[in-house]
Amino acid sequence: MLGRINHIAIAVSDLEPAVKTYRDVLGAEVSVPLQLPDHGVTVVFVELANTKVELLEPLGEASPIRAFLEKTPAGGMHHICYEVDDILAVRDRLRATGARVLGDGEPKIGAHGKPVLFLHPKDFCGTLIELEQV
Ligand SMILES: CC[C@@H](C(=O)O)C(=O)SCCNC(=O)CCNC(=O)[C@H](O)C(C)(C)COP(=O)(O)OP(=O)(O)OC[C@H]1O[C@@H](n2cnc3c(N)ncnc32)[C@H](O)[C@@H]1OP(=O)(O)O
Ligand SMILES: [Co+2]
Repeated sequence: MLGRINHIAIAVSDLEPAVKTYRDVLGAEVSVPLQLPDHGVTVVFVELANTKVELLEPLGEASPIRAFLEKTPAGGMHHICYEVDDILAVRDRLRATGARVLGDGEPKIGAHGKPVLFLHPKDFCGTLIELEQV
């Protein structure tokens, strides 16, 4: 069901020092910030040879990463994104096992312009999972 790891996301309260850490300390290539009001986040991508790291900062009061950052103010790993071929087929197969698909269960367009869905962390070893159709 799962393809490649598309990205690993790290939530931070302030994007600027996080960008400096990845760009200036770790020497990585970092994209320009992109605001995604539909997702309640501002995002940059750290481009690596085999995958990407997504740095997320809350955007708006209802941001889904605010509660996470209240518990982990220094920031932390927020989710892992797996690529899938057919997101609706995977959603329906997972739902049939009892797994909780977050939101209204309909894919939204994610940071790469592709459909994405999130799965509840309590159903997947304590890790929030994002699925992205490629
Ligand atoms: C950039 C766009 C896009 C992309 O294309 O890549 C993105 O990545 S957007 C990223 C942000 N969007 C989301 O995270 C959407 C999905 N998330 C949610 O719907 C919610 O955040 C949530 C996962 C359902 C949690 O929300 P909520 O129930 O309101 O928070 P709680 O604090 O009550 O959490 C309940 C329970 O789950 C634990 N938890 C929460 N978040 C995580 C997490 N990221 N990883 C692991 N565990 C998590 C939380 O600790 C609570 O546990 P208990 O305290 O034991 O009850
Ligand atoms: Co993501």
